[in-house]
Amino acid sequence: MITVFDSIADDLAEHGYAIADQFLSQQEVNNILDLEEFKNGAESFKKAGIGKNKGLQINEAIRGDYIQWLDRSSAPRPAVVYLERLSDMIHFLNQALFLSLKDYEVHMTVYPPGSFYKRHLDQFKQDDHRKLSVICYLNNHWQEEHGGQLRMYLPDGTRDILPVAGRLVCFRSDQIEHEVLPATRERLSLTGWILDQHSELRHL
Ligand SMILES: O=C(O)CCC(=O)C(=O)O
Ligand SMILES: [Fe+2]
Repeated sequence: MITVFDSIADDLAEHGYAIADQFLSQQEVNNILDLEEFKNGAESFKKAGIGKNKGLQINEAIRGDYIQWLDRSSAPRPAVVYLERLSDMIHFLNQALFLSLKDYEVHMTVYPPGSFYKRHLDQFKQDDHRKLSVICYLNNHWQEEHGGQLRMYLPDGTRDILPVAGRLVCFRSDQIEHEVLPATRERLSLTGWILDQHSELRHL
C-alpha cells in the first residue's frame, strides 16, 4: 500500500487530485458488494440532500443519489477494511505532505440509472473542514458506454473518470469542481471526505 499512498501523495501535491486503481482488490470490492446494505440497494438508503444540518434540502435537479453513512463502530468488516485503509492513508499523507488531517466521514452511495450530481464543490460555505474528497468505486465490468463518469473541472480542461471497481479518486475539496454524469446502470461507491477535525465534533 505504501507505493499507492506515495503516488497519491505526489499527485495530490502536484495536481490537486489523484487516481489509484486497485485501491481495493477485486475480492475486497466483492465483499463490500455482498453486504446486505448494497444488496438491497437504493431502497434501504436515504435520499441524499444538499447543504448541511438545518440547511439540508432534497433537490432531484441537483443530485439523485441515495446514501447511508458508515458508523465505524458498527460497520461490517468489509467496510472496516476500507475505513482502516483510509486511516492509514491519512497518516501517510500527514507525514508526506506535512498536513494535519484528523479524521474522515464516509457514506455508501447508490446512483440509480439516469441519476446524476450536477457540477459542485464539496466544501460547505459554513464548514470548511472537508479537505480531501475520496471516492472508491464498486462497479464490476463498467464500460465507457455505461456513462456515470466523474467529470472534474481542471484549469486545463475537464477530465472524465469511469467508476470502475476498486478505483479510488481523491481530490482537493476546496478547489476541484466536479459532477457525476448519468449512467445506464446502477452506480455504486463509497463516498467520503478527509477532515481536519475529528468527526465526532461535527454534530455538536
Ligand atoms: O461519485 C462520484 O464520483 C462523486 C460524488 C460526489 O461528487 C459527491 O458525493 O459529492
Ligand atoms: Fe462532490
